[in-house]
Amino acid sequence: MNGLQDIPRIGEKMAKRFQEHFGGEDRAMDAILSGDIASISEVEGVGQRYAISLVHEVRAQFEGVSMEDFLKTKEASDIYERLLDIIKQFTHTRYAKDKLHVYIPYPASKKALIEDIRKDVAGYMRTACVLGDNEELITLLSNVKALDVKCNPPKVRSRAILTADSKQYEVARQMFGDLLDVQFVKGAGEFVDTARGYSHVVAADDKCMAFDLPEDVDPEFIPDIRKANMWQIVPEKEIYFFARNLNTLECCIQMVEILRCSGICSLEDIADDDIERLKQTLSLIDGDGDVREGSDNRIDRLMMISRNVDNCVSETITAANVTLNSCLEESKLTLSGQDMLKVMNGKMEIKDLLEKELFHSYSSVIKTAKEKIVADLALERNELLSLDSFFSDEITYPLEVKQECLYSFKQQIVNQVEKLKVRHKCNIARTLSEFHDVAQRMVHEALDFDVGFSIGCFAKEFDLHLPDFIEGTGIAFESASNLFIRTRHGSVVPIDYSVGNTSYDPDGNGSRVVLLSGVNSGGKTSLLELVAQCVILAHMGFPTPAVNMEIGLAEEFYHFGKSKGTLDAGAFETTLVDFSVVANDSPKLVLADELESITEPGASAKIISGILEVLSENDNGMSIFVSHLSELILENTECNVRVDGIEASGLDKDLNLIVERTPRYNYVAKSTPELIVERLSRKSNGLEQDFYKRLQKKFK
Ligand SMILES: Nc1ncnc2c1ncn2[C@@H]1O[C@H](COP(=O)(O)OP(=O)(O)OP(=O)(O)O)[C@@H](O)[C@H]1O
Repeated sequence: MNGLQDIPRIGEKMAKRFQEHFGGEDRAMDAILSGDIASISEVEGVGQRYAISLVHEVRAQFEGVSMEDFLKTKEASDIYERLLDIIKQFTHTRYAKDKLHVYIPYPASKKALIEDIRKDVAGYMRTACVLGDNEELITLLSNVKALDVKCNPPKVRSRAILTADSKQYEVARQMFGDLLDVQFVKGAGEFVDTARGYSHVVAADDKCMAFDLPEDVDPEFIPDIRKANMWQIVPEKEIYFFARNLNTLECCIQMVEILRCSGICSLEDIADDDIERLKQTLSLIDGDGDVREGSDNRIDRLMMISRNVDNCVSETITAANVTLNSCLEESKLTLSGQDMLKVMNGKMEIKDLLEKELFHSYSSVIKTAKEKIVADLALERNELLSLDSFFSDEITYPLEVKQECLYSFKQQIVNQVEKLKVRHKCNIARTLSEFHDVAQRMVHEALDFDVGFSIGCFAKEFDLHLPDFIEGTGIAFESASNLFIRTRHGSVVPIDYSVGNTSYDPDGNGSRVVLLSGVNSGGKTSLLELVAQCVILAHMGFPTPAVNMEIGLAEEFYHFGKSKGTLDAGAFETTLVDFSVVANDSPKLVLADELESITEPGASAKIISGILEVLSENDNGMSIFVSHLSELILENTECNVRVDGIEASGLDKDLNLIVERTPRYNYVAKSTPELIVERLSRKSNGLEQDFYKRLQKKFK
């Protein structure tokens, strides 16, 4: 498989959508081959079902086997799905939830595959024992999201590349034009005018270096733009990927630390120091790709000035005007005769006299105002000059700030911030550019860790164990509990059972064909379900819900659920057709639940005995048939069929059946429907009770 269109069901149109979604064919192929169902589901026009079947199909081609090769009936597939649903409850990420679908049961002929998975699963189980209760790890894992790899940063508007060289201009436009303004300038004058429109500019050729530039134009010189790195010119581009995935990456780093501390391998080839360096570098940026507050004191101070300068100045001016006002109210001017003469002779202006009188108060108010601004904004020596220009030297009332000076001060701060941030971002981007692959691997590992961890936690929660594989045909378990009942009711009575050639075989006959008889509601269907769960999980390479278990792997698994009881000819015929498929000699496991309801009891018994005969002729086949007609079936067959029974001994004080859930071997248990009738009768009263009592009499 070389490309997307080699995959069945992916045509030209769909291939294009995959490429767009994953940002390239290789990435799309990786997602499909690695079973990243969650990401595939997000491709336009692809739902989760399609994604699952696509992944299954591709894997089937590689492995030469599909799920349907083993799970031969709808009921068998349903039990597999229900098992997956239980395991999914232990996942922490959507990725893991979806990816669990890549685990399927394999037939015996793929034992090597099953063994490989068992090895991995044994590791997952060990990990879950160590870390299954680690709340910190679980919280981190829940915060890990699939990487957003498509992200492109928004165009940077505050900076530009200027060049007077047409070749450099073309190159710069191609390399950076989507991310930054690139401007062609004809000479120094145009350079200065254009540069003043940006907070920071890159001068991209040596001609620019020869320009005589004013003090306020301070470009960064790059003699040959072709040799520049992305992190140097648009560090935002490199940083953006990390910023968009910041939370996930920070969680992954902490996860790696926890795993390493617990002695669990994680990203083996990456040194602790490198992980630490990535962690430190990420701590310098925020989720928008900006320099995180607290990572550079100079930037923080300038940002604080930028944020507060307007408020600070306006509050200071209000306070200064109050002081000035009271000064004015208290001020009086007494003219000496000499002064009067000077004014009359035109040697002195009355304005000068007034200014002289008020100057002291005015300058003291201005001084206090400036001191307050300096203190509140923590201004530094080089910024004081700008502050001086805020206020007029001439006395004015009310006191006002010169808006153009305030604006230019603010612009100066913004430009300084931009310059510092660019320098800072370049350093960050240069470091991060080394970690692009590491980051991707780290997140993939974390997500895949969740897949295995959920399997391990599932095993831990239900105390599952890997079964022993035996040669030949048979299945046996000790203390096995039905997972569906456990998840529904919390507790379950454990069961021991053996069919076929196992070391738990009760009589040494190695009976491979068994009829399970017994009391209504005794747990026959549940036992069959339990066998199905154990069979499917064992063939997946997963642990099973039994303390001890042996199983001979089979090639095919058939589970026929209880018929809905329709006696019409169509249903009967369909069931026979369904069963006809078991008539071959491949190693198979067949479970069937109360097949008798497809037609009247006499005929059913004959049909079932016929089917059992066919199955018993297959030395590699094993079957358990639940039936209330075991005696009738035995009458109709010559073949070696063992009958086991689940028996009830009565009702307890709460009117529950007292049942021995573990079947008795070689024992025909009665259906004892009279116990159910008795229960109903004791639970009811009046007319209803009379009805049940009448039925009860029939059993006496
Ligand atoms: N091992 C067990 N531990 C606890 N509860 C069980 C167990 N096995 C079965 N049950 C409960 O007993 C009830 C009846 O079980 P089930 O339907 O399997 O019986 P059945 O023998 O198939 O009944 P019927 O003959 O009426 O079809 C179910 O509610 C099930 O949850």
